[in-house]
Amino acid sequence: MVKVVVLGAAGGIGQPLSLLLKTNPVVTGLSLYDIVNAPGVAVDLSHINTPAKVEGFLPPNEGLKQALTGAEIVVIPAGVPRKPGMTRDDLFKINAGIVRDLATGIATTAPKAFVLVISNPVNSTVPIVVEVFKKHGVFDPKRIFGVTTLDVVRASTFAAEALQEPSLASKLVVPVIGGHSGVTILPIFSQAQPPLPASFLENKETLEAITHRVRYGGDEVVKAKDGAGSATLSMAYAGATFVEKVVRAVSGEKNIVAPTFVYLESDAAGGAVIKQELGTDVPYFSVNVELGPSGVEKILPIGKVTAYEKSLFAGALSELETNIKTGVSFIDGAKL
Ligand SMILES: NC(=O)C1=CN([C@@H]2O[C@H](COP(=O)(O)OP(=O)(O)OC[C@H]3O[C@@H](n4cnc5c(N)ncnc54)[C@H](O)[C@@H]3O)[C@@H](O)[C@H]2O)C=CC1
Ligand SMILES: O=C([O-])CC(=O)C(=O)O
Repeated sequence: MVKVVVLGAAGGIGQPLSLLLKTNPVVTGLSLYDIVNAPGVAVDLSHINTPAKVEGFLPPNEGLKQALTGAEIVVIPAGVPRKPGMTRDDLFKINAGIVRDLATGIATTAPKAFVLVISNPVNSTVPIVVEVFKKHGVFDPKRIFGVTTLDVVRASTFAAEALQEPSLASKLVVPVIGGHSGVTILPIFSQAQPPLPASFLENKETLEAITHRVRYGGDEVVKAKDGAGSATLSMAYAGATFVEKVVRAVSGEKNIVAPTFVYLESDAAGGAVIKQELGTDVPYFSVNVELGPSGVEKILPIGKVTAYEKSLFAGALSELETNIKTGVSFIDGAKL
């Protein structure tokens, strides 16, 4: 029995994500919470003939508490999306408070749950969740994840497209490390599995163009939606993929590797190795991690990168440090 809670379940991401979770037989309980329409979405989904029991909750009458009771996995896509001309950081003003309040609810009602943060700006909202959990004395670095799966999904798609091999997209895995915004997104095409041809990796123009496309893939969608929001369907797919990996790991399956934005301060899990590789003390980074029944079992090393990939690290790290500080200082000193 795995109970998954979606906070922000009536939104552009929340609805298709909840649909994908409902259709996945590994999910046996689905609890939906939003400030609007969550009970309606829940009743709609509850008619689908799969095992998951679906319930929906609104804020009054301790709806958040009820939604979170018994939660094992909590996914947070609550918050406002971008409009053209905005950066993810522009969302901080509104989303920081939303994420803080939801994190407080989780810390008090389901402190052992795995928390998967989708709400932007991820580079700052994950530190907010961590600081809230620290304040409540329930922080476990193995259980809080920033969802960066969409960057990895995009990297495979765009590389397969550039190679004119559509069937490669679902087989290709390209590590994407760093953070989840613009220059902090670092696709490592040299480590793709199966390996990409030298003609691709050694063509500077192709490589720069595709790296840029992965870094700014979110903007491509924001522009195309023209004021109606940002990526929702591809994000729901990416989010559901990540949730499934967590569920399988929790259920005891071995060798499950997922990319995610994690706290590096837990040396036992391998965070110190990443800091050594980066040559800096950055407290969070998105990398591949091995998942197990208690969450992040091992943070996997970045490994060998090319000179071009390495040349992008400095810009990513300085932006990331700023984003992380913004999140931490939002909670530091605040009364919760
Ligand atoms: N991590 C990633 O890769 C991605 C992250 N995002 C981010 O996900 C977030 C959500 O995007 P969309 O679903 O498109 O937005 P949306 O506006 O369609 O949906 C957001 C939902 O959150 C709900 N909400 C607002 N305040 C809430 C609260 N206090 N408690 C519970 N629910 C609340 C709203 O009622 C709405 O239903 C945005 O911040 C967006 O930037 C979007 C795409 C990719
Ligand atoms: O671009 C945005 O605002 C939404 C997002 O994070 C993405 O699509 O990667």
